[in-house]
Amino acid sequence: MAKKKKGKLRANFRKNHQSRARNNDLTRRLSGDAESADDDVSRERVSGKGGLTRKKTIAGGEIVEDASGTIVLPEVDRDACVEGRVLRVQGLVSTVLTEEGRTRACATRQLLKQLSTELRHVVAAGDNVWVRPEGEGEGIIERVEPRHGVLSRTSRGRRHLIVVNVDQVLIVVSAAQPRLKPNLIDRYLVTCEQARLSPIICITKTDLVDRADLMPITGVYDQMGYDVRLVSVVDGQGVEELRASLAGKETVLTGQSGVGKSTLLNLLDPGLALRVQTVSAESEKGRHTTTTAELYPTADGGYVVDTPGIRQLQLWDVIAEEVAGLFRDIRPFVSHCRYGDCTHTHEEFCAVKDAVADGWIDTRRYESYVQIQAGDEI
Ligand SMILES: Nc1nc2c(ncn2[C@@H]2O[C@H](COP(=O)(O)OP(=O)(O)OP(=O)(O)O)[C@@H](O)[C@H]2O)c(=O)[nH]1
Ligand SMILES: [Zn+2]
Repeated sequence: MAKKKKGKLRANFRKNHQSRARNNDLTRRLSGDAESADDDVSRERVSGKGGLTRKKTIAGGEIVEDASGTIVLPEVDRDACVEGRVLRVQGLVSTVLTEEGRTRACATRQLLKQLSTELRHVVAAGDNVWVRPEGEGEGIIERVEPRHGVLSRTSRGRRHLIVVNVDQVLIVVSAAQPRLKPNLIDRYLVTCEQARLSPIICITKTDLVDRADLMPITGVYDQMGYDVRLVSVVDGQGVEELRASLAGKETVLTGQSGVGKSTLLNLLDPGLALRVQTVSAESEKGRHTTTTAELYPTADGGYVVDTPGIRQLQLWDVIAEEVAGLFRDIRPFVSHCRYGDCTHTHEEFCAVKDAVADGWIDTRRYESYVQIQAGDEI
């Protein structure tokens, strides 16, 4: 890779990091670390699903810090509202599946919107919300509940939520057509580790290869405690087990074009109206169809999240120094390096490199690490 390009990627890594620090400052300010006389009515700590949140009551509601930052929970008239789940957000309209068993096209309450300029994305795909119904198929989102399992990216200094309240990520790669790229699995895993989402590594199209050939690769992930599945829609391998793993869970789908995501979803749940595309034979690359994150309710009570515009998760907010800690197999050795700022590449007395030489860390995984921390593309 050219030096110049690498320098630019590193600069991006830094920029993201700095903007994250700024966002934290904003969070602190808004959640009450900076005192403000008129709204300091009461403060308490509450335990939410995503961990500790700080709560502070203001006129008409409370400010809560959840996994995605700071949000406002205004008081709502519960009798006049229905609960629901945001399936997708398109511009100012959120499509909400409500407890009535129907979808409503919803606008967002003015108070939430005013705050959105500073706090960003007041409503995101996956949000649990309170809706005041309007007419047959419309409504106003009055309140957004605290979030856990947040997938986000920072761009131009602002954090954008891709989807929230996620349980797991289904990393879909194919055994062939397109060829298996373990380094890509490693990248997705880094994203999952950083977002603290549990991954399922799903290798599709196993009917196209000799399955024994996959064992050296799957064995490495198995050993690290990752959940690895071999799947084929042609002979049905692994399909039932995968269906069971997705039941009742909210699962984000990620994978290159053409690896078989849509085909798999249609088989898992024929109700999922996802379009199956044919891979162009020459390029082994398909095309993207839509652009927004969308939740698809499945027959067994779960949701599959497809993000067609960004069907591949990326290392949006990962900085170089953070990468080693996000590799499960490298992490345990890091603290034994001689130099505190060891990058585990060119330094002497590096415990990570020793562990590679001694066979404790898989060489291919180490090479993946080197590429990722250098900001190289695959
Ligand atoms: N042999 C074999 N072919 C498969 C399997 N799963 C999917 N395919 C084929 O792979 C091609 C691509 O599948 P898709 O489901 O469109 O892939 P995708 O990941 O949704 O692609 P994008 O929509 O571009 O992101 C189709 O021609 C499928 O028939 C499998 O298990 N075995
Ligand atoms: Zn080192």
